[in-house]
Amino acid sequence: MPLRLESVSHTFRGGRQLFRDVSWVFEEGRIHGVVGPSGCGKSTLLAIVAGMLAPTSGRVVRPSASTIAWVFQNPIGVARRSAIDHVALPLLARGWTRREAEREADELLEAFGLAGRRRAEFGELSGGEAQRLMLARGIASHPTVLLIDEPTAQLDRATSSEVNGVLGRLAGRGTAVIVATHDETTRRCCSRILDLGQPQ
Ligand SMILES: Nc1ncnc2c1ncn2[C@@H]1O[C@H](COP(=O)(O)OP(=O)(O)OP(=O)(O)O)[C@@H](O)[C@H]1O
Repeated sequence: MPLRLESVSHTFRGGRQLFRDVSWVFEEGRIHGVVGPSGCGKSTLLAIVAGMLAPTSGRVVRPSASTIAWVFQNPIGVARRSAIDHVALPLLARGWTRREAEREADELLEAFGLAGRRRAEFGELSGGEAQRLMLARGIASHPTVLLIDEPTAQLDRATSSEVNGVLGRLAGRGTAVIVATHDETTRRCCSRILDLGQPQ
């Protein structure tokens, strides 16, 4: 059973209503774009999906034992650890052996165009490489839901297109991927669009 929103509305204390009666099923294996003008509540909706914020009304129905991973606007890693370590670590934490974790991590590095950067330290990666590494790491632990907040917001056009070029590789892996974005190219990578700027 996928995670779903039932008539979710949110208003911060003293603020205007951000969105009203949003109902949505985040099917697994698909990429869901959350779009709308700046300030419409995209990041707020991600926080509600993650369970970090309770909506003012409505409810979030989560599959039992669901796990959530989050990729932030700014890639965050350990400067002196290698790219492969960043992807293998969530798998080691789940009890995989190093050999299994590195095999899976190598496949993901390949899928995200980073095979040649396997041994590079995080601090040596370009902005686009670092963000692609975050996507590979986000999906590595096979979360129920992967939240991605504005993955290209901090990147220039060329680097954004590197990231947009691999976003589609997150689909079909059994995870519901949810991307908040105002980047038109990112939007086109999504299979379903939840537009918070439109009445629900
Ligand atoms: N914790 C909070 N308390 C009060 N107001 C908040 C809080 N978090 C966000 N807001 C306000 O809610 C509105 C929506 O913020 P949010 O970051 O969800 O929008 P967004 O659509 O993601 O914006 P952007 O596209 O610019 O990132 C903004 O006006 C913001 O200032």
